[in-house]
Amino acid sequence: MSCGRPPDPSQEISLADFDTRTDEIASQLCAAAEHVGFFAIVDHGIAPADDNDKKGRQQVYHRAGAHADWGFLTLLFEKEGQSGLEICPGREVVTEHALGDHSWSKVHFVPGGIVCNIGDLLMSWSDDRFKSTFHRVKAPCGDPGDNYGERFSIAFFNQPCKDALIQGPLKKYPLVTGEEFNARAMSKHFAALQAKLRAPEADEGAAVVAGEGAGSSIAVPAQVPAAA
Ligand SMILES: O=C(O)CCC(=O)C(=O)O
Ligand SMILES: [Fe+2]
Repeated sequence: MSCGRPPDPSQEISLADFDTRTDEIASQLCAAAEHVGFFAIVDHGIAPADDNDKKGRQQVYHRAGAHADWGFLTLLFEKEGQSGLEICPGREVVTEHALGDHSWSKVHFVPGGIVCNIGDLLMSWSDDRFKSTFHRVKAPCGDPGDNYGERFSIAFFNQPCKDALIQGPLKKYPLVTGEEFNARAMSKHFAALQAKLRAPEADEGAAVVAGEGAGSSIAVPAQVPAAA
């Protein structure tokens, strides 16, 4: 996944005065994203308190709906005391994961630790050997240990260069360029988001959400397996 000019590891982008140097900092972020990957600072506002839907079922709101990131690897930096991240282990394939058993495990803060989420790209590039991490950020709803305060996180999304050639050793999926992979992922998630917006009351179990950056869309295969 060579990106031409390597990033300068000594360069730091200070966000401290983002309010006053917005354009300058935005262009620095843009340049860094082109050479290193995409990252986001997420401020998860608190979703409405728990209540019941029209059928009387208790609603559980999420600061970020359940999804898998579509890049190679996501590095997530959290702050102590700002819990909420959960993962759903046991994923078999992108399409079937979590459609049945919704058992979510809390990801506990580890001082100095970086949460590494496998994305759909690594999953397909490894011929599904490494499963992308299905995750969500839960809003408080009265469960023990719920965080009712802020949650800030920094997510670094490692995505392929346009000219990267992507195919696993077993050739389970057709060869694609990074550009094709990114374009497909974006249109897949955009289409799924539109579908979700058209059916807002869909049960999350039936319409599993996916997407980069607190996204919400239906989980579909990152790539169609190659014909046998
Ligand atoms: O803020 C978090 O902990 C997770 C955010 C996330 O999953 C994402 O931005 O893709
Ligand atoms: Fe994510």
